[in-house]
Amino acid sequence: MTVIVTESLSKRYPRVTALDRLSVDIAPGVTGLVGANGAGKSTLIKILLGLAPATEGTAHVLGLDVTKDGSTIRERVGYMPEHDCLPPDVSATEFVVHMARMSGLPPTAARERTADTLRHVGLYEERYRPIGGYSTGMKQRVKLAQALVHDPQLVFLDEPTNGLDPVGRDEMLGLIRRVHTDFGISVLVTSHLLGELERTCDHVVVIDGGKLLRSSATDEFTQVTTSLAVEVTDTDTHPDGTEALRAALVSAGAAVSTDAAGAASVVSSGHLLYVEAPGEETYDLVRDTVAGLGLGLIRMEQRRHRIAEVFSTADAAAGTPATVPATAGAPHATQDGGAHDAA
Ligand SMILES: Nc1ncnc2c1ncn2[C@@H]1O[C@H](COP(=O)(O)OP(=O)(O)OP(=O)(O)O)[C@@H](O)[C@H]1O
Repeated sequence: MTVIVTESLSKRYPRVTALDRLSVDIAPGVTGLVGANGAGKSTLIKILLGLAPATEGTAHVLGLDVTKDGSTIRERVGYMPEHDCLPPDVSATEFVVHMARMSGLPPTAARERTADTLRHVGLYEERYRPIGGYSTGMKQRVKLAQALVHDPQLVFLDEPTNGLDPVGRDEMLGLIRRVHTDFGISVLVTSHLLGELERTCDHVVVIDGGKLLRSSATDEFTQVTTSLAVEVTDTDTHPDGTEALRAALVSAGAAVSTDAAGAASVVSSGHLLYVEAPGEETYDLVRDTVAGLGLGLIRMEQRRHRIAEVFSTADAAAGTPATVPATAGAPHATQDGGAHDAA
């Protein structure tokens, strides 16, 4: 039993191959679709919904052919688009009822399902306020609710954690998991962060430059080296909190670093520090160092390496036939800056 099958699916635009002979076979459950920006995730979703034609290859969703059965697919599949597309002047209730009616639910059922769905996504209290005053997290929940309101068998969630802070991300990931456990709805969720999908998904599909890099059960990913992303506040004593923490960790890090090459294991990127975390003691070290400096800890979360690094390591270890293109994980030279997103 599969919910999505594609065979040698390609989508070529005049200057870009967005999908390149992609063959995947996705079972019921929660599946993550991971790829850098421009990897082809949104393109795949549009083809699977029957909204954009493929250049070649075939795709079936819930056993239905995307070229012939697009409208039936859209009745049975919910879709949460990536970008903010909500009308600011109406309330969550009005909007979600409207979407329920658009999917064919009669008025009473639409109202009941809307109330249930908004309660499920945690928006019950605010449901009569205009969406324009909502936080990003609340807007993402409205988008999730409208994807679920017609009780689909499958939902496509395009970057649902985009723009959320760490707490908001965790809450959204928990909600997504419950969409499957509470309602039995299968989920295809995209992200450019492998780490967050690993926690949520049964299965992860990784694409890069429109090609399949890897498709496997989540627990097969867990052996991969991890690093910690740490973000701290600045204080009067430490006007550059990130640098203060970096320096303190580097001096303490000599003791904890197990880096085989003996290289410094703390690198800084903007306001984020990436700390190699071979074991749990690194978490304690970071926490204690942050506290010792009197900084505020904004986030400390497990991070994966860039997808290309993860998969070149994982593939070598697992001996899978997936190949890693030389450009894997690199920003797409051909990316058009997102102008297509409005389409
Ligand atoms: N309508 C279009 N016309 C031309 N090129 C397009 C169009 N839609 C997408 N592309 C290109 O196809 C490639 C894949 O885009 P896609 O939106 O599927 O990527 P993505 O993985 O969803 O990334 P993002 O999260 O940034 O949207 C990109 O190089 C993009 O510029």
